[in-house]
Amino acid sequence: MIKIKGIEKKYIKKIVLKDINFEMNEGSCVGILGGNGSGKTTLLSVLAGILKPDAGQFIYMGRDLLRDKIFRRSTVGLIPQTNPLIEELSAWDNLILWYDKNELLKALKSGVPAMLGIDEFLNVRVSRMSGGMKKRLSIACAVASSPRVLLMDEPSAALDLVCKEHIHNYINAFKKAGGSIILVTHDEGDLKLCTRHYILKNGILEAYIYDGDVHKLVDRIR
Ligand SMILES: Nc1ncnc2c1ncn2[C@@H]1O[C@H](COP(=O)(O)OP(=O)(O)OP(=O)(O)O)[C@@H](O)[C@H]1O
Repeated sequence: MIKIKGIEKKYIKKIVLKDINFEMNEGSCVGILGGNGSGKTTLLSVLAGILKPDAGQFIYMGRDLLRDKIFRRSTVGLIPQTNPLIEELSAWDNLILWYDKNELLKALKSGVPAMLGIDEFLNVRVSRMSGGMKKRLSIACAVASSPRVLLMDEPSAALDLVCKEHIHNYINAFKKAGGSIILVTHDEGDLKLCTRHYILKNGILEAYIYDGDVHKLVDRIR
C-alpha cells in the first residue's frame, strides 16, 4: 500500500497543493487530471524529491520516501514532461549513463528498452530523434534502477499512435508486474489505463469516477 498524506506546497505566497491525500495498491495506476497550472507537475516534483513540500508524507513499505533519500532513489522513477537526455549523445551513450554495460546488453534483448523498441535507433543522436523516440528513451533511462513506483508526467503528449501503443504496453506490463504508477495526463488513451482518477483543482485533490465521458470530465476540470 502506498499512502500520500497531507502534502502541502506553496510558491512564495501562492498555495498550489492543499492537504493532498490518497492511497493506492501495488499494481495500480492513479490518474491525476487537472487544468493547466493546477499543480500536477508540482505534485510529481514533490513526490520525486525534486521540490521540498511544506508538509506531508509519501509512505511506501512503511517508510517515508520524502525523508529517506536512499530508499527513494531505489524505489521511485520519474518520467518528466521535458526529457532528461543529452542531445549530443546517441541512445546507447545516454543509456550507458544509467545502466551497467552487461545489464544494458541484456535489457536491449529482453528488458524495457527492448519492449520500447529502442534497439531500432541505438546509434541515433538524440538531437536527430523524433519526440516519440526521445520519450521512449527517457522511459528506458528512468527505469534503469527497476523502480517499484513510477511518476509519469504526460507520457503520451504529442506522440503518434504507434508510439503511444509502445508506452501503453509498457505501462500495462509494469502494472502486471506489481509496479505502481502515478500518471499525470490529458490523454484519453492514458485515462483508460488508470485504475482510479483524481482531479486537482484550486489546490485540492478530489476523487473522480471516470466513465469514458470526456465532455463531462472537461466540465468538471474547468
Ligand atoms: N518555481 C515556481 N515558482 C513560482 N510559481 C510556480 C513555480 N512553478 C510553478 N509555479 C506555479 O504553480 C502553479 C502550478 O504549476 P504546475 O506546473 O505544477 O501546474 P501543472 O498543473 O503541471 O500545469 P500544466 O498542465 O500546464 O503542465 C502555476 O500557477 C505555476 O505558475
